[in-house]
Amino acid sequence: MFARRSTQLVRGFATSARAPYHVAVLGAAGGIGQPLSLLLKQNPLVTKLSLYDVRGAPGVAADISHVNTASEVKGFEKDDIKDALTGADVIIIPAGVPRKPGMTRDDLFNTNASIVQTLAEAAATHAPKALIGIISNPVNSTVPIFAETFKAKGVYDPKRIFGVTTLDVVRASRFLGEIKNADPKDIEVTVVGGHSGVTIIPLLSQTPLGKDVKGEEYKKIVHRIQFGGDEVVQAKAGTGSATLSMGYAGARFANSLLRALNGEKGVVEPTFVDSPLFKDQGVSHFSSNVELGPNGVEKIHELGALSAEEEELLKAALPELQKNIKKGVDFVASK
Ligand SMILES: NC(=O)C1=CN([C@@H]2O[C@H](COP(=O)(O)OP(=O)(O)OC[C@H]3O[C@@H](n4cnc5c(N)ncnc54)[C@H](O)[C@@H]3O)[C@@H](O)[C@H]2O)C=CC1
Ligand SMILES: O=C([O-])CC(=O)C(=O)O
Repeated sequence: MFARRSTQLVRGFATSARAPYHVAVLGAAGGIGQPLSLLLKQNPLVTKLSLYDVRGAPGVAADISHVNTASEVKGFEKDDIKDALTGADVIIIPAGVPRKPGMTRDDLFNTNASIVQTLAEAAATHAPKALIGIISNPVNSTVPIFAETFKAKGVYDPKRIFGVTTLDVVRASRFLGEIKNADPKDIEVTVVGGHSGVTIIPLLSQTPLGKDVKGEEYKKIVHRIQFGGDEVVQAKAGTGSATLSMGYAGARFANSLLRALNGEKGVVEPTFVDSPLFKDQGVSHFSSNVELGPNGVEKIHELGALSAEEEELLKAALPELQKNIKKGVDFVASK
């Protein structure tokens, strides 16, 4: 289902000692939530799917529940979040408003910060041990909001909270495949940093097909990876942002968490986590390749050798990341 990772899914499942995992999706009736939930219904590692939204989730759940795979699907809305979260092993969160043309992801902060904080409080109360993937934008700020809320509730475990940056990785592989006339399934590009504009840093020099991309072509593909979200926002002309590709990317990330929970070794995804890599420069969260395990983060990989261009991209990203993270931390402190 997820390019080269699909055989690993089958392998992970075949060797499974304990397969039944309960996944909760918060924001399940939205543009991302619906295709994401549909893909999760097809995942053999999921046996229970709880779909929560402030509105509409019971209808989405009734619809998806007719798909003939073994998992049980239930919908929850309004105040029913406790029942949706209790017992969840994995929680994926695409709740919140999307962009319209002319907006940055940061422009979503005022609306989405309080939505994410409310959901973080519920998760801290009802499922503090779950592995949690946050899709809601701006990811560079919503992940720190989640972390600070968990700290305030005394249940913070930095290994269990993830910002989902998988769409950047998916795009990088697709866009490089396009210019190289190659199948994206054979191309993995590590993308590090954060999830907005200049904070998105593709490490093309570390990819066989990427390292000889130079000059104008290099500038163009880096820009396309950094601002791929804008392409979709423009094309949707006011009706939203990426939903289907994000549903795919979110399902791939959830699958990686589930494979790791299921005991598979060597599952690696770039994801935005509480990270030591740039803490000395005031950046508490950073996305890099992360090895996943049954308790979440197993090992945070270093960035490896960077080209001169990538060093420049990193230099531009760090102050922006610091600002975005501080905004999230300050938001929770001000409550
Ligand atoms: N991390 C990433 O790579 C990406 C992130 N996004 C972000 O994902 C978010 C969702 O996007 P879409 O699905 O397109 O938006 P949407 O508006 O279609 O769906 C959002 C859903 O969240 C629900 N919701 C609002 N408040 C809620 C709450 N307190 N609890 C539960 N559900 C709540 C809404 O009822 C709606 O069904 C946006 O913030 C968007 O910017 C979008 C694409 C990629
Ligand atoms: O661009 C947006 O607002 C949605 C998003 O995060 C993406 O598509 O990468």
